[in-house]
Amino acid sequence: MTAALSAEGLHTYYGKSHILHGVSLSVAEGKITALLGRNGAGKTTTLRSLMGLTPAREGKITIFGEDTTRWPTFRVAASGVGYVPEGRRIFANLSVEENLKVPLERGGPWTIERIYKLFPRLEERKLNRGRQLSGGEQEMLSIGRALLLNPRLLILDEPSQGLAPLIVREVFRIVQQMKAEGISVLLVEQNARMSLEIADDAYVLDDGIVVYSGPAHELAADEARVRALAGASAEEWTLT
Ligand SMILES: Nc1ncnc2c1ncn2[C@@H]1O[C@H](COP(=O)(O)OP(=O)(O)OP(=O)(O)O)[C@@H](O)[C@H]1O
Repeated sequence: MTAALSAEGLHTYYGKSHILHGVSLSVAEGKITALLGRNGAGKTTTLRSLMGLTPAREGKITIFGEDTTRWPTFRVAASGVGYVPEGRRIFANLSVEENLKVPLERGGPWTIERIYKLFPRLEERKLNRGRQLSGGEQEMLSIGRALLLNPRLLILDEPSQGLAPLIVREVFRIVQQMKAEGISVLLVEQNARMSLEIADDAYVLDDGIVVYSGPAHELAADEARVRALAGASAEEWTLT
């Protein structure tokens, strides 16, 4: 099967702190890949390395067959990678509609009208400023903005963080819809149970090392293993 993305042996540092110790992973085209792990395991750092925000010092990154290892972030994004960072990073002082006008359109099926169809709530709030939105609305805006790049690969960093359970379901439904649209997805999550339900493949990181890679359903069937590998709490399988 073709890989949308593959990373081999990434070593990433913040100054002298060695955070990723040879991380390898692959996102199959048209599939959802979950990247799990407890707080501080290195998930965000992995995504930042893939996007060229914190470039890896060693290793190789291939996205849709191109070696992007040394590419600056804008070039990675322009090649069709939509990145929704942790904490959403929308423009607080711009309206919803202005936020959606920020990305450079790459051309393709996603337009602002289509984003409003997908998230009717955003259309209702289109004149409101970013800071007036709820967490769920901000997440939708952040996903909508990434979709306007017409990505072939969507990278989401903890989209469910801080959201009410009902809204979390909605966000996961949207992620599944992205897959149905043919978009490959790399999903970093604290919510192990729900992400394993919708993912095809899964990785677990611990201390900058991949400690599980395999089918998501295999891991989902073994709650004790998820807890052992990723520190998920018994109740919600929320990683701690
Ligand atoms: N800017 C930074 N400078 C120095 N160390 C950092 C920086 N950002 C993260 N770290 C450290 O790198 C390690 C990995 O952090 P990272 O954010 O990648 O983990 P994570 O798995 O995404 O966790 P979380 O769920 O908390 O976001 C942690 O030990 C963290 O303290």
